[in-house]
Amino acid sequence: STSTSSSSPPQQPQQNYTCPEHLYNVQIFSEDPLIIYIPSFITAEEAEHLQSISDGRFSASQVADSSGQQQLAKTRNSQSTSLESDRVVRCIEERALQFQGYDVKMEQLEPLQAVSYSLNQNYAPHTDWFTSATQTTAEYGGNRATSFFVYVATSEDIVGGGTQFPLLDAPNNEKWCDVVNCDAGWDEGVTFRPIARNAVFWKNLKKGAKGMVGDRRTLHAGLPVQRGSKLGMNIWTRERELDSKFRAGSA
Ligand SMILES: O=C(O)CCC(=O)C(=O)O
Ligand SMILES: [Fe+2]
Repeated sequence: STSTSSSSPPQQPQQNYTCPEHLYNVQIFSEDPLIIYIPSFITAEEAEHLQSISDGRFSASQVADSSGQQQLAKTRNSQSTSLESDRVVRCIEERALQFQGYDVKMEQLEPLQAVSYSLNQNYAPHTDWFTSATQTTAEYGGNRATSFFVYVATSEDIVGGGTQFPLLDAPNNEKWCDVVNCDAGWDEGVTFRPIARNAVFWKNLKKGAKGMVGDRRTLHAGLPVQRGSKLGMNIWTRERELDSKFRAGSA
């Protein structure tokens, strides 16, 4: 601003990287389970940065089996890599925490995970919360409480590659059709379109008789990329603090 008011704070010279100002324009997609749609969750510069730091670092994604062992699985043939918390990534991490209020701590955040899909790659229906106790121990901070899936970048020609929640009800209002594929049948649930820089946030857990339990309705899939390519990113927070070797900043 050009205000000359004497009450405005003196401008500090910029010594370190400053997180870009971020203005949200978010919408609740579903109240129960809680799902929030976030346009422009990351900036164009952040998207480029994520592309460059993940480039060449991908390996075949693994999936935890019922015993909690990480395995290569037929259900997923995308590529993934966890990201170091450099100053740009830190801004995204801080934004993801701030979004959730003031009670979620940096210590609850997993290293951000970039996921890359090329032609015919997909991730079959799964939940981000775990069913095996070995993946939800105290060192892991319990289960995954929340997820953001961020569409970092997509090729211009992309076909497919949406994120499908088969157990959710399709939205009533046609205004959602910009970001949700409304051509899908009613029995196919909800498919979010892969729109670069936008994100979908949801809560994985719900109240059970004995504390928080996984919410089946958060089942989702990364649909096959039928043309072009897609780079996405997972941001996951645990119920409690992760051991320092498993949390963000430790990648
Ligand atoms: O690619 C997508 O649309 C979803 C990916 C996903 O659910 C995951 O990596 O856990
Ligand atoms: Fe997922």
